[in-house]
Amino acid sequence: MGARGKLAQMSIRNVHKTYSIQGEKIHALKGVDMDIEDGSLVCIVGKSGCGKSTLLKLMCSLESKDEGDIAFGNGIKDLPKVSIVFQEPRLMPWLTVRKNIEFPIKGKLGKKELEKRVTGQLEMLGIREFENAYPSQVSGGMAQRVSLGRTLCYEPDIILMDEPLGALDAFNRKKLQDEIVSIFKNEKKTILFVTHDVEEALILGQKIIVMEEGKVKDSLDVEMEYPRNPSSVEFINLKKRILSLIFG
Ligand SMILES: Nc1ncnc2c1ncn2[C@@H]1O[C@H](COP(=O)(O)OP(=O)(O)OP(=O)(O)O)[C@@H](O)[C@H]1O
Repeated sequence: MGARGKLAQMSIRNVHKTYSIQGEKIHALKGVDMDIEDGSLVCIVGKSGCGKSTLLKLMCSLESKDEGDIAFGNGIKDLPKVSIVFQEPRLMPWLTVRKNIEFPIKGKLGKKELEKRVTGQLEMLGIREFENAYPSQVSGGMAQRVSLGRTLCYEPDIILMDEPLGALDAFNRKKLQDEIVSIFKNEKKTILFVTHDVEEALILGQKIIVMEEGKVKDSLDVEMEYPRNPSSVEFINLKKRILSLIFG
């Protein structure tokens, strides 16, 4: 158990969210309840439109909820730092890779400390040799690494990831999945990862939450050791179980 203890880092109770399009109400979240443990990697899966992205947006205050509670019970006084990574890297095209990564902490650290932190991220993500390139000069996989580096540089307590690997080819996707597992293991972050891909959820998650029509349908603990083997019987059986929860 870490210094902060094994408290529920995030506790979500009866959260509702309704959007309105030309007078028509869309009930995106219909009473979501979930607990996210401190230092856990949790994946959220479910059919398109079930409310996964909406939930992440509420967690980092990009949207406001209509009803319910989102509480952080991490044993530290201040609110935790929450950061989100989207499917598209959302980099600033006029800044180099290094400048994009340092952007959220620029002015908050001394020059040397800033340089050290950014260099550490560039090295960890294998993009040091591209530090002076602009976003238009790097591949999609590298751009997503830059986006991840920018998030990690900010040293958030909680990282929300909304389909961050969804636009990548199979090779880069696999590589970044491995990197996310090692970031999780080495940096002991709390990560909430939304994906359409059940196999990806099983490669990454310690817990998989299945959502359906704006609610949590089920939640499964995944006990398999990392790195996970998609050909193992346990993996295949869990995959079948989750697919049948999603598609019936
Ligand atoms: N800004 C918005 N305005 C109106 N309706 C919205 C808005 N954002 C989401 N919705 C609606 O809310 C519902 C939930 O959307 P959300 O994006 O959270 O689902 P999702 O599970 O993340 O879907 P996907 O897997 O396709 O990304 C959908 O019916 C969607 O059309």
